[in-house]
Amino acid sequence: MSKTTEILTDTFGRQHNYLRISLIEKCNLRCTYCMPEHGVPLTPKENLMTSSEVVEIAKVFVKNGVNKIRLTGGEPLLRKDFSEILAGLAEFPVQISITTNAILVDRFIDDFKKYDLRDINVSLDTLNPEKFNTITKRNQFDKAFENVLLLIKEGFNVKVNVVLLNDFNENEIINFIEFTKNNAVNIRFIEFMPFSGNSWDKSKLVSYQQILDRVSDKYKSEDIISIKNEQNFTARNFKIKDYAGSFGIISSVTNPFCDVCNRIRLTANGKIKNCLFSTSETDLLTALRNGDNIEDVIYTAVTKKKAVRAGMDENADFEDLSNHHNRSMITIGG
Ligand SMILES: Nc1nc2c(ncn2[C@@H]2O[C@H](COP(=O)(O)OP(=O)(O)OP(=O)(O)O)[C@@H](O)[C@H]2O)c(=O)[nH]1
Ligand SMILES: C[S@@+](CC[C@H](N)C(=O)[O-])C[C@H]1O[C@@H](n2cnc3c(N)ncnc32)[C@H](O)[C@@H]1O
Ligand code: SF4
Ligand code: SF4
Repeated sequence: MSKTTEILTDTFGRQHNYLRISLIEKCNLRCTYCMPEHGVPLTPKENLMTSSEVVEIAKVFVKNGVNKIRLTGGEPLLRKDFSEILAGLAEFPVQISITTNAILVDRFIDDFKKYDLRDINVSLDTLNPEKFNTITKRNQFDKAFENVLLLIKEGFNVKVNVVLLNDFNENEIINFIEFTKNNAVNIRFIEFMPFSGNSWDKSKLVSYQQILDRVSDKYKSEDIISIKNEQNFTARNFKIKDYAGSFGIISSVTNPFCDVCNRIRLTANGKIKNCLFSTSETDLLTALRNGDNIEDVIYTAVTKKKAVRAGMDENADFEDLSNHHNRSMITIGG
């Protein structure tokens, strides 16, 4: 890897042009697969990135080849200075996107349009209000669902993330696909991944193959159309013939896509995570505040990236991931 390429290339030749920035550790929902039951110890405010630090750090990534930034959290729209951050990032030649639980999106439609944030991934795990209450511990289904419809109506590029859990929402797979009949959205079924405090176990996992089996039971094989993978994809996508939308499966557990990984992550307290499952982190915020050359710090972090995520070594079973020490998902941001 050499700096002269101006692209963050790791030792396996993967170029990192996609930066995921977690803006906040807090959330207005409590999804059981993400937020530990008793919450997480929150970083003191003075150790979180300020809006100008987010923009300053992003600028260095952009200079080094990042052309896509996804804002996440916690719930990114809870950040009081969200619009300020968005305005700062909009100055760069990057595609800006967001992953949100949608509860607050109606307040930000004008900002999204003003700063050309068109790609909005929304988490919605069920179409049933009671189940929504169970999984998020908040009685907010109507708000979330109305806002998904609003985003579609306003013409945003909407993907809906559905984490599937056995005996909970796996029986809604077909309902979600039927939602794509008249709505031009991409539904993504996500395999449940293990993180600190989320009580992962294999029996709750609904695998890529199980999802496809459900789809094949319902639709004729000639009506299930496979869509060519996007570059650096997370989801393998399909659509049902003549439906307005599409659906995909993110199989991070049973069939990960590390060979095409182009992602690097920044946590709200300014740590670089070079992989979703990495246990070592690089303290970029302290380096910035110390006046160090953060370009060097970023390159070193990229160089340390492993070929595949932990738990996927040649002889390991994916269950090893559940024993693997990592953060809680809420402080990583997906
Ligand atoms: N294993 C793995 N999973 C990922 C990665 N990026 C995203 N995911 C998972 O994919 C799910 C959806 O993530 P999103 O935040 O919507 O982002 P995305 O899939 O990168 O979205 P696009 O930019 O639209 O492709 C989350 O559960 C993430 O944890 C990754 O690099 N590795
Ligand atoms: C951590 S959330 C942050 C952004 C925002 N609050 C939201 O929910 O969209 C980002 C993504 O991670 C996904 N996620 C959280 N925990 C997960 C887990 N254990 N396995 C798979 N995906 C998970 C969520 O479904 C969401 O799509
Ligand atoms: S998945 Fe998103 S909405 Fe749910 S608890 Fe995690 S951060 Fe909050
Ligand atoms: S698990 Fe790590 S290396 Fe694999 S795709 Fe995700 S972030 Fe990239």
